[in-house]
Amino acid sequence: MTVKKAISAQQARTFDDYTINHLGIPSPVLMERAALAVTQRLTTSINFELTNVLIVAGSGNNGGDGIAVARLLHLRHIPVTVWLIGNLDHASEQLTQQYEIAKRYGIHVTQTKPDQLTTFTTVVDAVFGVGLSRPIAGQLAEAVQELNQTNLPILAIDIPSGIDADTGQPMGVAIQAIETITMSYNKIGLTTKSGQLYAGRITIADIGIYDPETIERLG
Ligand SMILES: NC(=O)C1=CN([C@@H]2O[C@H](COP(=O)(O)OP(=O)(O)OC[C@H]3O[C@@H](n4cnc5c(N)ncnc54)[C@H](O)[C@@H]3O)[C@@H](O)[C@H]2O)[C@H](O)CC1
Ligand SMILES: [K+]
Repeated sequence: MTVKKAISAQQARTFDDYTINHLGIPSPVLMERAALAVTQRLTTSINFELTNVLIVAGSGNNGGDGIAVARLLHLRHIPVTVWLIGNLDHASEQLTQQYEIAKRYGIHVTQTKPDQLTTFTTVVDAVFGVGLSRPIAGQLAEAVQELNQTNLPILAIDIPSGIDADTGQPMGVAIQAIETITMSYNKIGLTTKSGQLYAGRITIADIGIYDPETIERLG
């Protein structure tokens, strides 16, 4: 079995873009496959008690993944709340789309911090993925620290929020996850000691995004 390489944030974006804009796989399809993989991990890993799940979503496609996970859990009658921590004014198109869909399902989505974070049994970190571009500050940083202080098991989507995908270093603050499910390929930052400390157990989800060279070799 060939061990797949680890890739950079730029490669992740390039492979995503190639899959969507050259091969023609719609971005929502990739997001749904990511959400299915995260839900599968949540429902099979011994680390996550699903009595009351909190999804913390940023304003980009990492957040979109998280809201799609909320929908899949909701359909399994798992109690789930989405804390939309990102700024909706800067939301990506897919975040907005997932948000509108979640509301139609009657899923509890709130933009204010839930009162008692410790009433939740599992947290899904969908704040930032490979789009993190500067240190986390202000209310976002406070929220990350508060989530860490709950000592609740956290599953990070793609990358523990706050971790630089290329260096593994925390940018200001970072989510301390018990597990991380990263899309398509491991990330270079998650092969470093720092990255592994924040990521916990790493699983790689095949969601249909591959290095263009891999696709061209198939032909
Ligand atoms: N391409 C696809 O369809 C798929 C993407 N996946 C997931 O998408 C994320 C990458 O999403 P992106 O929208 O590029 O960025 P993020 O969601 O990681 O970041 C959100 C947004 O936040 C802004 N930002 C960056 N740094 C900061 C900061 N320090 N403070 C505040 N705001 C910040 C910036 O504008 C970003 O755009 C990827 O990780 C996957 O989770 C699917 O999984 C696969 C398909
Ligand atoms: K994340």
